[in-house]
Amino acid sequence: MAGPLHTLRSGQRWISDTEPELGLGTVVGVEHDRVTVSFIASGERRIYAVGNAPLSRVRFAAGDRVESVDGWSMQVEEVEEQDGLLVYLGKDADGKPRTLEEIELNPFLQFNRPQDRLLSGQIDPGDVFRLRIETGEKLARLEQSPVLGLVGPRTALIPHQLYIAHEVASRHAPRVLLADEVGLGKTIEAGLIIHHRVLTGRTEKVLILVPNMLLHQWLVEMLRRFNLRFSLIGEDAYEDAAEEGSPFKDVNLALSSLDFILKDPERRRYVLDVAWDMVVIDEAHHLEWTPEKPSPAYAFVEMLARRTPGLLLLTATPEQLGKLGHFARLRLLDPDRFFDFEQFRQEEQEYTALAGVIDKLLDSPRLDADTLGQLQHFLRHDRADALVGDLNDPEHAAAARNALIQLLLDRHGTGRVLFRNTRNTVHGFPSRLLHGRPLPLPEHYRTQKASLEARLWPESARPDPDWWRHDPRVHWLLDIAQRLKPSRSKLLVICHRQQTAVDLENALRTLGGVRAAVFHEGMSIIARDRAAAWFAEEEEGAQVLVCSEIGSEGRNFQFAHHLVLFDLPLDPNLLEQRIGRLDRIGQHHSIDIHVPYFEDSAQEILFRWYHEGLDAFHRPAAAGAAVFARLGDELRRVLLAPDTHAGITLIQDTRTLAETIEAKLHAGRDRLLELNSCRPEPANRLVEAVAAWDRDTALWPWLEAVCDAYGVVVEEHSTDCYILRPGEHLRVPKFPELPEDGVTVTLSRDVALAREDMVFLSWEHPLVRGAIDLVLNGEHGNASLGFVSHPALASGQMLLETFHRIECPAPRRLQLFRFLPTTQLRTLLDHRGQDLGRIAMAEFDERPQTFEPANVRAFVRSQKPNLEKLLALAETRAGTRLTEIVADSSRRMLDEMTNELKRLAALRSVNPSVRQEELDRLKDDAVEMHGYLQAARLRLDAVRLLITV
Ligand SMILES: Nc1ncnc2c1ncn2[C@@H]1O[C@H](COP(=O)(O)OP(=O)(O)OP(=O)(O)O)[C@@H](O)[C@H]1O
Repeated sequence: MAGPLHTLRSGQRWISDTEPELGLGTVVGVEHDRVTVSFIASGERRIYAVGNAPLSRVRFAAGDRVESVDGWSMQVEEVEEQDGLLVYLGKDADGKPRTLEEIELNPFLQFNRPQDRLLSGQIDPGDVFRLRIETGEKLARLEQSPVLGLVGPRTALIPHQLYIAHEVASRHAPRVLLADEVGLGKTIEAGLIIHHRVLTGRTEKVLILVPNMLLHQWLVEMLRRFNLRFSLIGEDAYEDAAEEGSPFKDVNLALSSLDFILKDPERRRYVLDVAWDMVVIDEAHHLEWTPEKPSPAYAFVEMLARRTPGLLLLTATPEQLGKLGHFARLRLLDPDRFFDFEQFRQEEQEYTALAGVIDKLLDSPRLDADTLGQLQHFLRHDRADALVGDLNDPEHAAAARNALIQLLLDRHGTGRVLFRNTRNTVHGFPSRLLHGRPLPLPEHYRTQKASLEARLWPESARPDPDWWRHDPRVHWLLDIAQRLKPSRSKLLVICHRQQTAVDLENALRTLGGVRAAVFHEGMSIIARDRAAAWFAEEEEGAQVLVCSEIGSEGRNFQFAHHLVLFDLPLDPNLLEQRIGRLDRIGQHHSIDIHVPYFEDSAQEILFRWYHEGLDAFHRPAAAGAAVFARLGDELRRVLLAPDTHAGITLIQDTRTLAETIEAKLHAGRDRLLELNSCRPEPANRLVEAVAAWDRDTALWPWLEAVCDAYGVVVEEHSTDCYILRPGEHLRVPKFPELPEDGVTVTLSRDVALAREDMVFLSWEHPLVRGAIDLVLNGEHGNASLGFVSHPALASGQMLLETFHRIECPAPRRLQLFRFLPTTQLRTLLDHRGQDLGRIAMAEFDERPQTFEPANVRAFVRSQKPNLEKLLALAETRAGTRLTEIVADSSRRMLDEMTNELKRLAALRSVNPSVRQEELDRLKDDAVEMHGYLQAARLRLDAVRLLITV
């Protein structure tokens, strides 16, 4: 590009070697050995002495693409010179011949390509160059990791969660019911899945719908654990955006509540108008359905489910509204597979036999005749004879066994769509200690004709607003609170009614000066979150939080381990929901459950029914919902007319029924769920793979080097913890995700879990990802000069080292990087063009030397023709490798897609739940990916001139 300064003319285009960021300059005057250059892009003007102006002439060559000031571009074919000014001849994008005078070149052209920078002598330090290369290598490694998307979240590595996240997130369209028992981490699983999908570009627009009182908890959980910034769309956001139309349309990650949306037909329409990639519905057991009369909430979710590829439904108590309710949710997920309730019930009858066959397939190398008969019976409509035949073929038996298990689970169980882990399979939960406290029934609560409500929640039936002054349970509660005060133990109190909660808080304060907060569905979201936060505060916080029944659903209170059930709910699912507030992952103590009840009353019977009949205080009662469905009416009858004998009989019947149902569930449904919901070996492999990334010590030195190169100041904080701050000489206007006043980070997962005020840095954190982009996409470090020695090379030689990157732009949803990851192609040539690629970068002994920029420029100019030849040769060499790599990527892509297609086609022939659309989509994806791969191109990413010493 450089040219002789004595031919300077107005209208010529030059760039400044010392200030290339000024852009393309235009000579606007040459007078008295002075040249004036105007840089239109930056609005600057410079006057130089002609003799030593640090300028390089911009001269494009055949093959270059140039852009006109009017925005059209052309490929140069010829360059002519007229009166000292260049004229480019070539063709535009439509193949039309064009002529462009250099004065018409776009002034905003950037000269940041490595070859331009090298040839104009813009040299970066060697360490910045090496950082760039290392960053490319790191990115390539990350992109190929099987746990990509699961490394960054601030979560403990819990096998069943990683298993589910990995299994679900890698599906084409994840549609599942996450139904782990209360507190086992469904929110975390949903977060992991969303994080994985968003990071890998497979999902962009996500809508989470949760009950009002969980909005804030979800918002915070998504941000602090997953760095996912959801927009809360409630009344406020709605009012702000209402004037401009839908508040949902411009946000990618939206969090709202179903109640809020259902209130207004316009809101429903706004939500349905958006093409969400994934919808998540928490506490999905509230969606009521019967074939004749779906609830408005169900009907709305059904419409949403039909038009959205991804759907996650979360509930800890899938059968809370009975079997029909459970079926209704499966039907939302996969209406083709679950279309007939009666058929579903019949299938359930066969779960025990099904689980037996699967266990045999898992355990024994050969099936006995009986089992084989049962297997064939199950598969009678499934056209799976070939697979069954393969069981006798040693070479194919293992694969056939796996395929058959998958088929049985999917086709005859709820395999593909339902995940449920229980405390039986996920170990390590603390024990629960029950402290039942019988109290004499006060006279004023004693009535013959009381309703069920009045018997279970007697304060509700009395007009006395000061009932708490005369209720022995309140004095007992005060006593517990006083006893726990010295040990600073927190106490969560749950009662059935909102008004009871309000009155209890008042009573605790008035009668005992206890620092208590209240939390119920009638409070605003802000007031509720404030109450929960005050309760969570360690030093100055409330000692007691009083919650109403549904006020506490889904909340995290595991920092407390004393629970008072001031009364009992009339549904085992609700009881489990209550205990689940404390019995959650993260609970480190055994849980003390305190239950007061009035002697010889309905309360005592209910207490004993739960305790002796279902054993529901000590562990989640697996059969609770089913027993309640069968004996609920009888229970109500006995409670209405409390009688010890009838009570004892009911409790015995309950125990017998619960034991029978549990044994059956254990052998049938639960076994199937267990088989499907977490396979220990792959789950442990995932844990190990993420742990290996955690142990990878390369992140910090790399990030420190980036900080150093870009002017971010680093201070040590403590082991594995640092403070990062924008320095005074920050090289970029804003370093990604780095706040003005800095941030404290940790590289340790354990520290991050304990210290939420610190950012957990991993290769997947937005700050690190932003830093990777910064290094790879900016020009910094893309041209360098180094002095090196190597035993095989004589001194005084010039070598050229190039790194080409393969560019293959394609829609992110295709995840093309699975087959063509970020790839750097290194070429090392000596000055005659001999290939020295066998010498690795690390083999050079680097000899840092300082040099004068002017000397470097002069040297590069003198070598320009040879360097251009070497650059062209390097590109040809890299091009040969590109052809091989693309062919290999295409082959791998086609192999994988064909296998997946075959698997789905085989499944579809026996399983209507696999939709044709899913197969068609796969085929289209394969064709599309092939097209993109064929269009892959090389781009020179970095170049280094080496001088041997
Ligand atoms: N992997 C994990 N690392 C750290 N904390 C976790 C992890 N999994 C779960 N937790 C914590 O355990 C608690 C329960 O998890 P979560 O809220 O996801 O459970 P859930 O199954 O959705 O509960 P519920 O049934 O009450 O809705 C939460 O406080 C959550 O932050």
